[in-house]
Amino acid sequence: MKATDISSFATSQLSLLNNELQAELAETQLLTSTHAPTVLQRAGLALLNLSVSSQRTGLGGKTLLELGLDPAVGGDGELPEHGLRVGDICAVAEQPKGAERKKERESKEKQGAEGVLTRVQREAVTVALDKEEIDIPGGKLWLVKLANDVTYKRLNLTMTKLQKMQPSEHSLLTQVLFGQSSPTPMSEDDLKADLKWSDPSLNESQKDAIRFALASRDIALIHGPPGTGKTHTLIELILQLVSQGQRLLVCGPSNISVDNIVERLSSHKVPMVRLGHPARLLPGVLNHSLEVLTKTSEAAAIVSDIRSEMDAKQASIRKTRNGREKKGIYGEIKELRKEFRQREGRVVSELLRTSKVVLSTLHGAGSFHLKNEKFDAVIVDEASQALEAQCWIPIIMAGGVGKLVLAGDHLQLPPTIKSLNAKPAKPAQEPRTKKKEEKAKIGVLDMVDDAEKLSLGDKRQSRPSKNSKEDGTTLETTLFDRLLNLHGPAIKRMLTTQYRMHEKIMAFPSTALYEDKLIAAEAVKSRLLRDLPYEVTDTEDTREPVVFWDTQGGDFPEKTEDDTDSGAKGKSSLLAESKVNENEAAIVRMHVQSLVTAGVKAEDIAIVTPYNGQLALLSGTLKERFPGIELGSIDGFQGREKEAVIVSLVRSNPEHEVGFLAEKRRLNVAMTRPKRHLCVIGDSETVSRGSKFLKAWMGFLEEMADLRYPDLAQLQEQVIDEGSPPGKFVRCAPLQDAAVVKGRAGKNLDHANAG
Ligand SMILES: Nc1ncnc2c1ncn2[C@@H]1O[C@H](COP(=O)(O)OP(=O)(O)OP(=O)(O)O)[C@@H](O)[C@H]1O
Repeated sequence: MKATDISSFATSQLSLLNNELQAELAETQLLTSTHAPTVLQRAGLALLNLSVSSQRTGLGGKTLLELGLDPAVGGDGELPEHGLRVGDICAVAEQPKGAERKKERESKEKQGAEGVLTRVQREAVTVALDKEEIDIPGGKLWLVKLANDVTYKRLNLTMTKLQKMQPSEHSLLTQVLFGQSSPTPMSEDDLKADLKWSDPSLNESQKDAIRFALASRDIALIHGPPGTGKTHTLIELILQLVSQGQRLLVCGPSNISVDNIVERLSSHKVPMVRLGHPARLLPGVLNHSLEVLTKTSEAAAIVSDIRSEMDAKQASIRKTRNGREKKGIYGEIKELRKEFRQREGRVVSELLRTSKVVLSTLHGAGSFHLKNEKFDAVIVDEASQALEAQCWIPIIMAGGVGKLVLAGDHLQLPPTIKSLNAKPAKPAQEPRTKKKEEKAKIGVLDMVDDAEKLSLGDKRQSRPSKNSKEDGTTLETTLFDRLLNLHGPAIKRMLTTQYRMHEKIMAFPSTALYEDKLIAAEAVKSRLLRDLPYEVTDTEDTREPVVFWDTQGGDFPEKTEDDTDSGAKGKSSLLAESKVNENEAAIVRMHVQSLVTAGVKAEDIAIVTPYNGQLALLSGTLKERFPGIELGSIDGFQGREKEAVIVSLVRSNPEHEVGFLAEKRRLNVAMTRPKRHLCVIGDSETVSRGSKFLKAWMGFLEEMADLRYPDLAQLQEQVIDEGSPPGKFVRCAPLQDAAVVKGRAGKNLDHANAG
């Protein structure tokens, strides 16, 4: 264990965070100044042809502008696909005309208004404007995303506090977190304690992890590989801690991670409150939100009295013509507002005081509401998805916490860091975790207040950069990782039974990453697509848990986006450098078609790929042909699962370059999403040269998967649409078995193709 100097750690974090902020500012500025609005819209960063559909006053007296497509534009009124999310900072301005020069456009932008997106629906977005009174121009408007420094400001504040702390102010927990003290040894009795479980179905590894976290005096890590019930375990841990009389602050990097816990806790009648803007919360958790409780709890009556008095005064103003009288009423309202705020403050404090569990995002834990609150323990879910500085917000801001429990999986992807890359890339699909579909359906998208905000598909590429300091500190090193390195595996417990994957799908990640410890739960270990609870025909695909289409041999070459005609026109650096593999895309379509023909529902199938270029290519035809199918970047699919997942690896080149595939945590995410069927499409010759891990994976697939070699000639014959550009497959037709050459041994494709 090597102790770290706390102040210098904070100093280097501050400098890394500043690089990150500069990268964000530079990127947004570069994007908005060098690209036409139409290009920005295509990249998901702007919306054009809008007009105001309603305007009202919202929380804190802010003007809420609801913007929808201008009726003159026609169409079904649905906004085009975009990557704008609640919490984004945006500008609303008069839309520049096509031929308008940059200067004129900039002057219009200056006259526009800035605000925060508070609601995102299919047909409209709502912006809370920063200024109370603004003049919205009458013509068509556009909305463009601006750089957001709110997150950085809070991270900065937190690290500055840590930096300035005197050694005497460091709590025991802080000392342990920096290796200046060892974790307090746990009592054997505690580790074996016979507890009364509220959920009797917990498995042994889950119970063990809970006992361990309860016995810990300072830190405990719960390592939850994919599908092992990490959140499930945390719920029981929270209930146990509460029953011991402890008060908890429970956080996650995203709103969805927090809502997930609130929902599961709500049936247990624990006094709890969820901090955060109601627009960002799932409807099911609203009843626990501070905002709603302040209006509905018993104590809230004293606030509502005064609110109605204020409303009455407001109404009387409108009836009064006399200026002096008006002024008098304004004065009274001002007094009432003061009183209102004080009473509201008291209600909030009372609600917080009586809550045994307070839940918020890591960012939200910096809220002024928690300034004087004390907690016995902080629990962080999805901790390996959070920047270390984010984890310090609840630790520092929420008073001298005794114990910290982190749950996560450091073998899946860490948060994305922008300063790793100089060049901008197209935003990935909306990263959706578990409940995100639900939010999307109801139009409430997740807030972008923290790690998620940094998540931009292709960006996560490992390049040497400003992102690391000489002392080895990087932003990408999560607290979870750092603590494991600092104190070793004795501070963690791993959950080992997984409830997602067929055992054959689980086999490789278990061996290669999880010390062979994963066990597939009885209910899932042999589930196949043909056993789905609806009619699915037994075919060579629906009875196979793992299929590998090996494209080796050079007939399935990758291309850089720049070389393709798909993105050439109007294409900007937004998609540049991304890779596509058109022939591989044809196999994807063929495989989807054969699953669907067998009866598998499109909504039970997902396609993931590390490259946005490939994603764009695939989305074009598949979404239309198979409504309900999901396509996403691997990074965006973390936390999700599907019955069938097709992974398009894209890379195939004589140089054996593997780019993003070199990151084994990314591959781990990709291969652990499916429940019943994993189909990998890739060039084993290129991929296996990328790393030891990739070599082992290709070896495993060749040995254990249902190995298939695609027959290019036949594939083209079947899927090329007449008149479409050569090399582009736009129509998807089912391939007959003859086109599929199956084999296990042969590396010789000529031989295989001859079949
Ligand atoms: N002891 C258990 N018995 C039966 N099912 C369980 C058990 N623990 C977890 N599960 C189930 O496993 C699934 C995954 O659980 P949960 O969502 O808590 O996992 P997670 O580890 O947080 O997920 P992720 O892999 O996405 O991080 C859920 O459907 C849950 O009901």
